[in-house]
Amino acid sequence: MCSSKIRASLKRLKLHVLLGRNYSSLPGLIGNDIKSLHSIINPPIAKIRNIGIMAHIDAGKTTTTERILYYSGYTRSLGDVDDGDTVTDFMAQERERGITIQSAAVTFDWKGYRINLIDTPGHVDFTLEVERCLRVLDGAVAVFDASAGVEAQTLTVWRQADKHKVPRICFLNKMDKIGASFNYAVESIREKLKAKPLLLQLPVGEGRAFKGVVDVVRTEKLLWNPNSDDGKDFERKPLLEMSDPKLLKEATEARNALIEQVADLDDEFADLVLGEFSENFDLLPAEKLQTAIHRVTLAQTAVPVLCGSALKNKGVQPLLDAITMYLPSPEERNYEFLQWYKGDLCALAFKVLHDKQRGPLVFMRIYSGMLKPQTAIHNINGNCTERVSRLLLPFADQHIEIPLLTAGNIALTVGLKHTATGDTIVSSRSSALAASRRAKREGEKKQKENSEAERLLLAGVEIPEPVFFCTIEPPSMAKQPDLDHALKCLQREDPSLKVKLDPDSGQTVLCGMGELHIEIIHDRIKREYGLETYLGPLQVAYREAILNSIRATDTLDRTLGDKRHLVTVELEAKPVETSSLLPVIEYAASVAGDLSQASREAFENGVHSACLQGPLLGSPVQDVAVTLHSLVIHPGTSTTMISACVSRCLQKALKKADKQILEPLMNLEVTVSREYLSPVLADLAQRRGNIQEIQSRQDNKVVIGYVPLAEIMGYSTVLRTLTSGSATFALELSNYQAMNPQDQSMLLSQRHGLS
Ligand SMILES: Nc1nc2c(ncn2[C@@H]2O[C@H](COP(=O)(O)OP(=O)(O)OP(=O)(O)O)[C@@H](O)[C@H]2O)c(=O)[nH]1
Repeated sequence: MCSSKIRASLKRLKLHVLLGRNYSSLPGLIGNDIKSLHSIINPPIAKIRNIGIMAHIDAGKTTTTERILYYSGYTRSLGDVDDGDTVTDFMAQERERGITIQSAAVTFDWKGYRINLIDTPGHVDFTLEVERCLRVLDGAVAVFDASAGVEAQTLTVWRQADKHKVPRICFLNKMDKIGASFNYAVESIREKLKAKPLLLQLPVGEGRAFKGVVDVVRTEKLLWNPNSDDGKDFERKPLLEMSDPKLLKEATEARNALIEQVADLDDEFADLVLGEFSENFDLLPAEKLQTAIHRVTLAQTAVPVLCGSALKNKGVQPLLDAITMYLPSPEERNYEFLQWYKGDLCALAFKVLHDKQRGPLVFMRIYSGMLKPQTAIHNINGNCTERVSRLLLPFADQHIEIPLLTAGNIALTVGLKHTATGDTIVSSRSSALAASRRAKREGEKKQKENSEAERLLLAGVEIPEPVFFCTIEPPSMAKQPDLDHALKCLQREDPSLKVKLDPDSGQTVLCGMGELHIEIIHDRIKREYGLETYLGPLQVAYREAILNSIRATDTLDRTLGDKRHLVTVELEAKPVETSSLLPVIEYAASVAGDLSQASREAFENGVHSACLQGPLLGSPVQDVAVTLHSLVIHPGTSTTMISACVSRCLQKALKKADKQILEPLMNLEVTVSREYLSPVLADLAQRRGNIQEIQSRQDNKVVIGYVPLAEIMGYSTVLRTLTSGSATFALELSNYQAMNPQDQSMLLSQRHGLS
């Protein structure tokens, strides 16, 4: 591109401050050293890294991200989560609570690489956010608290990353903390995550004595200047026999072990090592080892491990180097569906944010083709065509307007009114059809029966069923439409939030993933939509199940206007083990052949609506199969009447059956110092807790077990009181389990106002 064109295009680059945080400029983007506009906006794909940071709550993801942004030159001062002024935690609640709720995408450069980094939340209430982001990443950094090793939430996100086959590197953070142990943390990665750690670094000192790291690959030491207050000043020196005999010995042993480990996992490297360097590993060039580590990381047969202290500004620059060196570029990931698009646009909308001025902002990962502003795109899920009005590069709460973006990048679009989280975006309907034809030709055998659109959808994120609910009321009836609007916007952003109407009271009901989730939604409605709402008491989402088979018959005979609707249905409900809220629907041989498609659909709708409200508590019914034995329809009867009759008949059957209530059972992990173990265990016993194991973790005890969700509401306050604030806990839904008869009758009496 000629320089005048570059200048002209640069003028078009505008800086937009969308949510009120100010930065004077973006060094590297509008600086003097710009070589080519194209490489700034659309760097070569081999130089792009789409990376997530994931971990247990409080492991230091946000602090690490802040350091990364600072060292890469995009912020001028170091943010601090404890002071509430970090870039990625830009929502007001995050600043106040010091936790990350919404993932923010941040784009920056490091040594010629473009890094798109997504900061993901650590709290279990927001695991959907993590999963949604993992879906669009090519690699991830798992951050650990080096004094705690693998914690409960790390396991969850690690499993999620396994599911999406995301290559990872591990960063053992908090090496400065008293109790930090490199060996302990590495062991826990090996044992709990069943991963093979590749030790690319060793710490120089631990706890208060932590000074820097040894680069095992290059046998060099990196020491941070203790007088530097931002950690920019550090020196890298080769380890020498004269000055560092002990460290050199340790590093050499670690390097030899690393070489053997990598050779075991990578044949190409094994050939090289055995051929040229079998006599002396010291002669093996670092670059050859790094290339092999990159391959092994990509193959996910092992994980590189680095260490440092984000808070004390040590070890973050080598982490950035490792991200560019070992994690894959978009083209190294093998996305099967790309072949169908042949270079046409294919993107995934992975997050929607609502901006008051600009409306919905949609984050997209572009897999193939390019995205331009002022163009139409086709949404396969919504089967609609929409217009992208503007295209932005996301920089935390700032966004830079750009003229186009190519494959491998993460973009932020303005103007899409219907696109929701998880939608697949292509350039046009005809492009979707062409891709569908190719997919069909290339033998997508198992999906042959699916519709055209389904074949092309990028695998979405499974949305877990909410476990908590409560009513929400606007300050006055006149404000109900405003509340409905706010909830609609929030749902598009956050598919794990469900909103429904209570059919009896007519109240709006919020269903969420946890106490914090609902609290945050309540807060956001107030702050972002200016509505003071009232929440009813938080309730557990129970389910119901039947214990025996029951047959029922029902007839509906109604005349509406001059039309008679008459239908008689006979069906059977029986228990099955699916652990699912979706009823299994079957047709007896006697009716299967005679039913029209419309009657089948009407029957299924009736079954689904009856299963939404069980007879005991009005909770959804799980594990049920429904068989249609007979359906007699008078000519002219509407499908709505058929559904109504089926629903009434099934409810009759459910009422007659023996029934039980199922309650959500949570996996619980409490980390507590020894002195407080007894009161914690005694308290859990009173909460119907079932303790499976008590492990030792450094000076702490880790209590692992199950506890019913109903018993653990408000547990953070109780635990704080019991342990003087020294314990932490993590909760995760395990499954729904049958309540014992005593607990069930107590719950029923409470609900029906008998006690
Ligand atoms: N000692 C020590 N403390 C750290 C380090 N990194 C972070 N912290 C502290 O740990 C706490 C949590 O840090 P965050 O960066 O908010 O952790 P996070 O993982 O982003 O937390 P969530 O967003 O809530 O999941 C804060 O009090 C930090 O100051 C570190 O390297 N050493």
